[in-house]
Amino acid sequence: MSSKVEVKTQIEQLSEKLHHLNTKYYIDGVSEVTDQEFDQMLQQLQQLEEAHPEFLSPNSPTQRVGGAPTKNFPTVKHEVPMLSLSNTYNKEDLIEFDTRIQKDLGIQPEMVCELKYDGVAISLIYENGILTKAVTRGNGEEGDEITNNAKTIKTLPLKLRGNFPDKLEVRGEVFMSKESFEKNNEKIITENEIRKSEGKKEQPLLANPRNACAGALKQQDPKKVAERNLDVYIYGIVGNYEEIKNHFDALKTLQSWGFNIPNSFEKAKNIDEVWDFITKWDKERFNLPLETDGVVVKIDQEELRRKLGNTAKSPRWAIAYKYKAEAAKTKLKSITYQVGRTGAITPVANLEPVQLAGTTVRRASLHNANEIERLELYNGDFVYVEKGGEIIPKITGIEKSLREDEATPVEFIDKCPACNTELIRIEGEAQHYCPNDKSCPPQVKGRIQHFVSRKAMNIDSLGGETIEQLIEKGLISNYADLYTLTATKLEAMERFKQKSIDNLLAGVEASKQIPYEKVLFALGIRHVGSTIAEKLTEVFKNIDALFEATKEQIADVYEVGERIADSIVEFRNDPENIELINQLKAHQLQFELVEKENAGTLNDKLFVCTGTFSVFSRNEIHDLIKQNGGKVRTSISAKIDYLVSGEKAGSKLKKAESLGITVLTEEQFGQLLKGEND
Ligand SMILES: NC(=O)c1ccc[n+]([C@@H]2O[C@H](COP(=O)([O-])OP(=O)(O)OC[C@H]3O[C@@H](n4cnc5c(N)ncnc54)[C@H](O)[C@@H]3O)[C@@H](O)[C@H]2O)c1
Ligand SMILES: [Zn+2]
Repeated sequence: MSSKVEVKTQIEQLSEKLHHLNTKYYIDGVSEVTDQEFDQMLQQLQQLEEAHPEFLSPNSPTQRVGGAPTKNFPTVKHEVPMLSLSNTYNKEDLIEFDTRIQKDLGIQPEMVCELKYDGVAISLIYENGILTKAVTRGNGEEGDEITNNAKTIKTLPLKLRGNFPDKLEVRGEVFMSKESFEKNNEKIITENEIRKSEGKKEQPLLANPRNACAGALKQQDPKKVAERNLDVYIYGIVGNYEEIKNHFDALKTLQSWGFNIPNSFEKAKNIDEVWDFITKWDKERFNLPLETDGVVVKIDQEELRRKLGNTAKSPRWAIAYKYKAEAAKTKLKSITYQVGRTGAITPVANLEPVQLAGTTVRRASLHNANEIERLELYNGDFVYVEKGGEIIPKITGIEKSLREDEATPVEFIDKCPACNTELIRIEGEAQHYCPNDKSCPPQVKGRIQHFVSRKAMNIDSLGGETIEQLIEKGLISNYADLYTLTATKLEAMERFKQKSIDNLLAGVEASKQIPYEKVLFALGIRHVGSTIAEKLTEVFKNIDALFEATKEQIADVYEVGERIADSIVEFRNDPENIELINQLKAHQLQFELVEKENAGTLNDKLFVCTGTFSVFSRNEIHDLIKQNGGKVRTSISAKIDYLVSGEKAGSKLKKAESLGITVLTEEQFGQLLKGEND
């Protein structure tokens, strides 16, 4: 029997871990563990909470849908919450679901089986047959209004046909087909060739269709969304309609109004028929144009659904059966140890190439020493690999019967593979670190790379090779040095054209406007990701407040916790870091939160942007305008205050000039933001 205190700690730790995984999954599109592992942890938490209801927090991951609305789109409250689905990976739970339903209803209800489409949930509102609103699930209560993005989905009807109700809400899944996913990645590869030749940073490949779809929908520019070529399947109608009494008919009716619904859905009279459907699609699903990760079983009759109702997180009248990830067996050839920007050492297994779910697998992540121990991995072992959400698969097990007699256990390295410094391991953490953060080359480079990355300072004229060369030439040894670069200094760079020099300097200059929350993220404090950085800046509105706060005050910030607080304290206790920050302050980077309400530099002024820009993208300019209290318009009229004009501006520029509207270059726009124009 574990004590109350132990249970409480366990619940807290599990919650923290699950919050973290949710953020990674929904915001960053990264799966650090497989879905099955995630679901096991969630189930474990649920069981603990059930046994100890006094420790159940309303914010527990068991009580909330995993996502969150973002700041980039208008937030819209759902009239009916968009819930998650309870899920299972085994037949027993499915039978248990059926038994419970029969007990609650007193009859064997008919069910409908649908494939579980792996994409992003969306709510669609039609008024008089016209699509008026598309909203993401967000946290289930409220989501992002992304109507213009949704309108680019060719399989989404903008106008309905037939006998539809005046007001209609349907829900479905936006997805990227496997074919579009491949094509989009091919396009990125081609574009990267060009970017590379221009000395620009390469774009990362899309990791998987679901994550790529989520990323596409978050774009500010609908044109970019259109390029990604998304699709949608509808899976339900919201609300009560006289004529529609069950789900099967609802799907048929929705099809007749013009909604895209694949014909794979079927009625099932009992759980055996459900199981037949599941077995049939287990293999068949790989021939479908999209990724599916299971089957959704729903009670058919609307009236019975109402009787069963919902839990906080999911309807009681439905369950998702999830297919286990596909596995393959192969041989471990060797292990490479990678050094990250925070000095964390990640072991990666090099494998005998093997086919898995349609791709060739050569490497698998091993995460850390615990993982190697947990697996009891020996050199030369035959291992099972599975694909989670990511391109890089995981080792999930070992075929010990094939182990050679003289095989030896894998021993984790004790010296940094890059700088030979003795590795350390912080108590309570799984990761080994190289403590030589000042001169371990991959750390020095990694920190600068992180600093300039898109979600941080967004200096995208600075690619990995350029950073390497800047370090080699002694021009920089940390990120603050970027602000000391000059055209003259950059002449020392090889294969570096005037244009690259201009771009680099302009990018560095522009980064001085990047808001505090991104600067804080850019600093590269261990465990402080972009979401955590945002949360911190909301409470500690400038860096001094954060650095003067007690460890407890920091840990108290929602979703932050002790581990992160410790790491912030460690960071600020290092005088060299303080010196770096002082330098950045001297270069006028933003170290203070600009609050939205009084961010009125641009004070309701109306802006139009035209032409192509070199420092910012069009979207970024739009963002900056909105963040600073201005408004973006698309066409020129006498009411417009400013036209921000890039290269190759055409008719809009002429019209603005004829109307006497102030025309700003990109630089002048930057100055306006700083308040230098008034
Ligand atoms: N690996 C990780 O780190 C990690 C982290 C967080 C979440 N996850 C995974 O995500 C799951 C939770 O995500 P979720 O809350 O979005 O639940 P879910 O995706 O498992 O199920 C709910 C969603 O299914 C979708 N869906 C697809 N086809 C459907 C159909 N035919 N009918 C009805 N709905 C359909 C809907 O969009 C609905 O919102 C977890 O169970 C876990 O597997 C993984
Ligand atoms: Zn090192």
